[in-house]
Amino acid sequence: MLEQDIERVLFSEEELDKRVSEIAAEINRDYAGKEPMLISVLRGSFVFMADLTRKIEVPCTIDFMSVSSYGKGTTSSGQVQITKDLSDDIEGKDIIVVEDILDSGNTLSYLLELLRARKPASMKLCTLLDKPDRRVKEVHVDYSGFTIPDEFVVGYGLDYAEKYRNLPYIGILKPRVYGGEG
Ligand SMILES: O=P(O)(O)OC[C@H]1O[C@H](OP(=O)(O)OP(=O)(O)O)[C@H](O)[C@@H]1O
Ligand SMILES: Nc1nc2[nH]cnc2c(=O)[nH]1
Ligand SMILES: [Mg+2]
Repeated sequence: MLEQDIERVLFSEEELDKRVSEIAAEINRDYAGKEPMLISVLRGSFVFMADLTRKIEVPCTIDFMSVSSYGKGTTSSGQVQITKDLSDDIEGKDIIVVEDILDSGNTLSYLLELLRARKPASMKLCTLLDKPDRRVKEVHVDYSGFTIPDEFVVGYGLDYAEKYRNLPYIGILKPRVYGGEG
C-alpha cells in the first residue's frame, strides 16, 4: 500500500480543503468584475486546480500546460521541458498560473518568462506549496497556500517517480523509498 511509504502527513484532506477555500476567496475578491484564465501546470497541479476552480465564483476559463524537470529524481534537473503547450492564446488576458509547488524556482522562472512574452494583460502566480530553502531562481508569488520545510513531499497531485499523485493528503516520503536512510 502507498500509505506504508509515508513517514508522516503534513497536510490532511481537511486542512487542504480549508486552505484552498481561503485562496479561492482571495481570488474571488481580487478578480471581481474580471474574467481570469487559470493555467494549470501539469502534471502536479491537476488536483489543486480541480479543487480550486470549483471554489472560484467569478466567470473564468481554464487551460493546461505540461512541463517537466524532475524525471524520476527528488532534485531538479534544471532542464525544463514543455511537453504540452496551451491550447488558447493568452494575449490581453488576466492569467493566473496555478502550480502545486515552488521549490528551486527553475520551472516557474522559465515558464513565467515564456508566458510574459505572450503579452497577457496581467499575470499572477498561485502555488499551493512554497519550499523556499532550495530556491536558486527568484520567483514572485501572489497566492501561496503553505510554506513547507526542505522535505520531499508527495500526494494531492505531487509525485515521486510518477506515483503517489492519488493520495488525498500531502505527506513526507520515507527516505528508504528514494534510496535514503530510514
Ligand atoms: O521549483 P522547481 O524546483 O522547478 O520544482 C517545482 C516543479 O516540480 C514539479 O514538477 P515536475 O517537473 O516533477 O513535473 P510534474 O508536475 O509532472 O510532476 C512540480 O509540479 C513543479 O512544477
Ligand atoms: N513530489 C514533489 N515534487 C517536487 N518538485 C519539486 N519539489 C518537489 C517535492 O517536494 N515533491
Ligand atoms: Mg514531479
